[in-house]
Amino acid sequence: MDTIYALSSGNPPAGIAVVRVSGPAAGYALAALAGSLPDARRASARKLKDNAGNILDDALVLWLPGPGTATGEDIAELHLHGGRAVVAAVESALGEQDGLRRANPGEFTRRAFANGRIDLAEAEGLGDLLTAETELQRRSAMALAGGALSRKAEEWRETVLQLSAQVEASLDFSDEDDVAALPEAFTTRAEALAEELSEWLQRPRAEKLHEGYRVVLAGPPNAGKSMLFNALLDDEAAIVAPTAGTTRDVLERSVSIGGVPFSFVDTAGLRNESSDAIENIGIERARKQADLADLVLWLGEEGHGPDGAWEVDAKSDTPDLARKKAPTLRVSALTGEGINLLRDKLIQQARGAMPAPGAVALNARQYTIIAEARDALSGIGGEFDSLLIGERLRLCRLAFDRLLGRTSTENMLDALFGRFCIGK
Ligand SMILES: Nc1nc2c(ncn2[C@@H]2O[C@H](COP(=O)(O)OP(=O)(O)OP(=O)(O)O)[C@@H](O)[C@H]2O)c(=O)[nH]1
Ligand SMILES: [K+]
Ligand SMILES: [Mg+2]
Repeated sequence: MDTIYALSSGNPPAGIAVVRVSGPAAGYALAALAGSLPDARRASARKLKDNAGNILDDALVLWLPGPGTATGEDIAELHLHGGRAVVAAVESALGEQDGLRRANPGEFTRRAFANGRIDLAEAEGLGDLLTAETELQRRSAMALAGGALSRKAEEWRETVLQLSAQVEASLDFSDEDDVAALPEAFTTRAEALAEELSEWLQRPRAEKLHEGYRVVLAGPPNAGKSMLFNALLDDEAAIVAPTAGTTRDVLERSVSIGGVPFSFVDTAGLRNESSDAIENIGIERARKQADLADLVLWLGEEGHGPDGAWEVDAKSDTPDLARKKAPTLRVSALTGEGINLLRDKLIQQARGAMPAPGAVALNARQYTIIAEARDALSGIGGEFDSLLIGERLRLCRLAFDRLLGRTSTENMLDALFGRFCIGK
């Protein structure tokens, strides 16, 4: 097994740079650089030297013998002055040592997984935590990384094992494969588990959390879509002009408002026929966007927007326009009237469609697996063949094993850990 090393803190220059070394030769490497092996689990100040005895840096070093470490292996941590050349010199001195090489992306975490320090769902949570940009994303990732789903999966797995035992027991007392004698409690319990899994499957998904709540601004040309888009983003992202047909393509921006991830989409003004081929393409795209939206803000004539759209009475500072009778909102992107209120309403609406703060949101992999387990269980009470019942329970248990990564393919692990950064 190679010993790996990498800069685990951000890009230099920085105040401090943390280089991590993990593997069987970590202690040897640390002793070589620091002169001797420092006390375990205590921060020690050491001068790091290369083979020729040149001082590389005054560093704070940590010696963490395995297996009770993040990776489950021996770990050395070097807290260096965060200069580019300092880091390069120390990395080069490490690279010269036998059995040491640079870590691949996510390799520390992958070793933690391989050594049973974390399971697959927790590893996924760590990956999410690294990419979290909003408060809602952070809290959900923390829950996953902290084992909230893993504990559930263990509990479900245990229930399935007990159900299997009940089937076995009922078989022992009859000579036939027929298990009509299965206790009623079996069916009740199996169906309750299927029910619980269904409930998890209905929760808002992790994708929503990553992509953001999608708000599409739509309406006729010159309705003020682009100006409102800019006002909501608080950024001059879109071109605003008095010419009808200014926006021709779809413009999309992600932003966090009130800790909630949003994706705002500005579109070309909708009119029935335009003589301009390019504008027509933009209009077609705008219609498609409205279909993909979580919410459409409709800036056009009342009642003409798509189903479920919010009627926005834009340009409220211009008194001469025909006012909507009962607009959800009256706003002016020019004066700012109503913008904060609109933002608040959007936050409220989006929160309802997002995972609850701190709740685990299933990603595509987890969703598929839990759906398989649920399908294997539902209707199991109507089954009378003990072999089929046993098979359904087996499928269910295998699904939970996969959820936790007890059975996982190299390809799948490559894909997961490959999205981590180097040094994690
Ligand atoms: N008075 C006032 N003018 C506005 C307001 N919002 C937009 N306008 C003006 O209305 C015109 C059209 O605004 P845009 O934001 O480009 O309208 P749009 O709906 O994006 O137009 P297209 O992209 O062409 O479909 C511009 O001249 C803006 O300055 C507003 O709240 N008040
Ligand atoms: K315009
Ligand atoms: Mg526009």
